[in-house]
Amino acid sequence: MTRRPIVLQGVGRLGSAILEGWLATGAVDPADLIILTPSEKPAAEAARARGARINPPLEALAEARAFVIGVKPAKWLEAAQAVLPHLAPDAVIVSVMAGVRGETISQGYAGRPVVRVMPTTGVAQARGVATLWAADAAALAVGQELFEPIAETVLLDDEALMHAATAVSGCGPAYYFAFTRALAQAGEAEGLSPEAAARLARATLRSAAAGVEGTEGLDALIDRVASPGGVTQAGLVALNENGALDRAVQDAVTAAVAKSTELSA
Ligand SMILES: NC(=O)C1=CN([C@@H]2O[C@H](COP(=O)(O)OP(=O)(O)OC[C@H]3O[C@@H](n4cnc5c(N)ncnc54)[C@H](OP(=O)(O)O)[C@@H]3O)[C@@H](O)[C@H]2O)C=CC1
Ligand SMILES: O=C(O)[C@@H]1CCC=N1
Repeated sequence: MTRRPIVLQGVGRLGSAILEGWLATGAVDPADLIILTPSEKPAAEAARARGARINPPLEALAEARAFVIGVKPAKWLEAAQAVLPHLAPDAVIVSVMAGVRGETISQGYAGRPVVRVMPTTGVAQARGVATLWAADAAALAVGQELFEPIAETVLLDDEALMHAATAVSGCGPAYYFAFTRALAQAGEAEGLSPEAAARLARATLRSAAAGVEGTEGLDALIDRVASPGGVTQAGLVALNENGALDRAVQDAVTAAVAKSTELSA
């Protein structure tokens, strides 16, 4: 018996990462994949080489059991118009879009069930985090099936919290990369070569990430590094002088929540 295909619409930054994660883990058999992309993408070509169909005649969507929207929030409705007449009536719509509400997406897809997923780009290495919300249990199960092999999953029962999950987690890798870049720049300012500073900052991010693999609390992890009266403590006091770090992070999350909320209007 042939399996019903999964459709991925959009192979940009996140779509590529999802595809890479599926190919690396075998979570989705490439032979079961239909990829819709206006332009040639390396990840799509890698999937094609393993049996995926790229931009087949749209009649092929009649068999799809899941349809993953990987386009930008400003593009999804226009992109929906083209596929809607061909899409299986019971296909589950899996949206990774920031902001856009499940009900709005369901309306755009003629009432099909929707699961919203907010992943990080770490899905490419099967080390992502994905927040999931769905009003429909069967749709949620499809989201879990597609993302659990490539991400740690967090389920929300209140869609409104997807804004916060997006601001903390979906955007979060960029915050850590920005901090790492600032750390490298500071190292350079203290005399390290650009190469040494970049290597130290990046490797330290990986090293710190290894520290959170376990269950030890964040305060305890900080204490492990910061000897009383020592060098780290001096750095930490400067870093969060008058709550500057806490405030900067709060401002970033608040601004991202506001932008996500704007997209849902
Ligand atoms: N980047 C991230 O870390 C995260 C992104 N998201 C969400 O993922 C979605 C995509 O974001 P991102 O990958 O960053 O954006 P990109 O712009 O990198 O990717 C969007 C892709 O959609 C493609 N596209 C546009 N129109 C169509 C269409 N009609 N059919 C098929 N494909 C189409 C574009 O193709 P082309 O390149 O040929 O123009 C482009 O590659 C957004 O909704 C975003 O909110 C969610 C979590 C994290
Ligand atoms: O920047 C964005 O809009 C998307 C959503 C979360 C991460 N990237």
